[in-house]
Amino acid sequence: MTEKMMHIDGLWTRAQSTTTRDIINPFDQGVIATVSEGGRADARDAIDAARRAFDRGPWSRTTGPERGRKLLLLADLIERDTEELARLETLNTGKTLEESRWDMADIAGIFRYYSGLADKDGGEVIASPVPDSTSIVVREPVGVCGQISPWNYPLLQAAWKLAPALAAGCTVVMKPSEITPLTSIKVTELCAEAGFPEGVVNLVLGPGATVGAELAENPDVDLISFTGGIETGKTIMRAAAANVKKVALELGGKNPNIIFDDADFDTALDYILNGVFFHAGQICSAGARVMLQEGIHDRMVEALADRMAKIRLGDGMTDGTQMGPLISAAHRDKVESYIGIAREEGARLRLGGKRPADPALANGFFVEPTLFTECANDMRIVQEEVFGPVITVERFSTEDEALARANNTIYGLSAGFWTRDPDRMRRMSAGLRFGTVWVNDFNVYFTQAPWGGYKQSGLGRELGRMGLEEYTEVKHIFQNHNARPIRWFGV
Ligand SMILES: NC(=O)c1ccc[n+]([C@@H]2O[C@H](COP(=O)([O-])OP(=O)(O)OC[C@H]3O[C@@H](n4cnc5c(N)ncnc54)[C@H](O)[C@@H]3O)[C@@H](O)[C@H]2O)c1
Ligand SMILES: C[N+](C)(C)CC=O
Repeated sequence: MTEKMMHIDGLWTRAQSTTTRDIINPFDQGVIATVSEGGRADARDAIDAARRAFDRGPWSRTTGPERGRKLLLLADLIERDTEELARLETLNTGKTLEESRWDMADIAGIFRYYSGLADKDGGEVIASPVPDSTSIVVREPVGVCGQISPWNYPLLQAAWKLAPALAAGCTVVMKPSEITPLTSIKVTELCAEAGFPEGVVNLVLGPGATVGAELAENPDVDLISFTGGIETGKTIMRAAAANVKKVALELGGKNPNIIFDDADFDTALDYILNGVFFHAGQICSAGARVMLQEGIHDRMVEALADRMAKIRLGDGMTDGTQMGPLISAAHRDKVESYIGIAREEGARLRLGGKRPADPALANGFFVEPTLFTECANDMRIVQEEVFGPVITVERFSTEDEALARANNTIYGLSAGFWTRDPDRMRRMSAGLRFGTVWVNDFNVYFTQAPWGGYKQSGLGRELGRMGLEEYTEVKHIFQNHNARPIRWFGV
């Protein structure tokens, strides 16, 4: 199998150590590619290339309209190769092809959106209190950006970082998850085809502990943008603190989906399923904490169990599959250990909790859709991110109780609730301490609106205008048109 390589300073490059890694299909454990496995030295080369490209230009000094045109071309190339990208994503992650196709359409749209924003910022003129002066505020590219992404939405999460960074005029070193690099490699090829100058888009493959750590620590990186787990996020923050590097963090979530008695029952039921079982629950915003008001609790639990039992598990590449495998054996171990913890804590297992018996699924990292009821707010299965196809159900009686329970978490990524009462919609929207609140919906995100977490779910925002601002520095330029000595220190 031909080795897929890294991209440093405009060249396709093997790891200096010559180490490689096999990339595995989580549905059958087949090897789908072999890639270079970089290390710190490769990361340093990529950072140096990005530094030179930023400091010398031309990309960092191009006009907004020029940058916009290049991003638009990249969006067109992504659209041209969308089917190839979607297939790669499904082979590498196990998610259904339909989900991957949706992701790729979204990704092309992200590059289009930021191509449109690249020339929209005209700065700001300040009303200066000093006579005969001009005071303006401009935004400039922040510089060299390290961009570390996770395995669950490999290209989508990379695109949330790459598109605004390029629109702002930054240079980047991308580091995808070591287990899901294939679509990032493909998009780097498309960046080369689009003609981004050498050193602007660099790609280093390899583990977080070496390549990722170098990006977080290296003083030549001006901003580190990270999407991944909370503990890794803390490590990156500590590393970045050594040189007061700017940090953007998109971390985990434990997201309540609250169903009041007056909700539209069938729609809420449908969205509980959509909220959890896309990509087998491996979504930062998965609504795995289902909270049911006592009037509909029993009926909803029955309906959920019935619908969950019918979810079709299988190969993401096969038509009709509704849920694929987990990403790896190690991750399945983690999910299974949480199922064990929940049982020990006294949660009632209503459905699933085990691997499927179907021999056709035996080589995949599957866990059945799992439903726990009678869950208490302080159980670990309720408080910690499981990142698998597992729902916990908590019962509540009043709105105040629902709000207090929902907010009782270290996370603050997203929350949703279902009701027909307009006053409750207003009260709950104001009271929920989460970066995104869905009213009568769940798991909606789009390019135009900011995304990010309250509390320990992160720092900063991606997407929307704010997603572009993350990649800029603000400069105040003050010009005195009539400077005269003020003689403070005598004549
Ligand atoms: N908030 C969001 O928008 C969002 C989106 C997707 C995923 N996530 C979160 O991502 C997590 C799942 O992803 P994961 O398991 O890949 O996360 P992870 O933290 O294990 O890894 C994420 C990335 O960080 C790298 N990394 C690991 N250790 C590192 C270190 N010491 N220094 C620098 N980089 C390091 C990894 O190689 C990978 O590229 C979940 O917690 C999920 O909620 C959040
Ligand atoms: C942010 N999102 C929902 C696309 C992926 C989270 O894992």
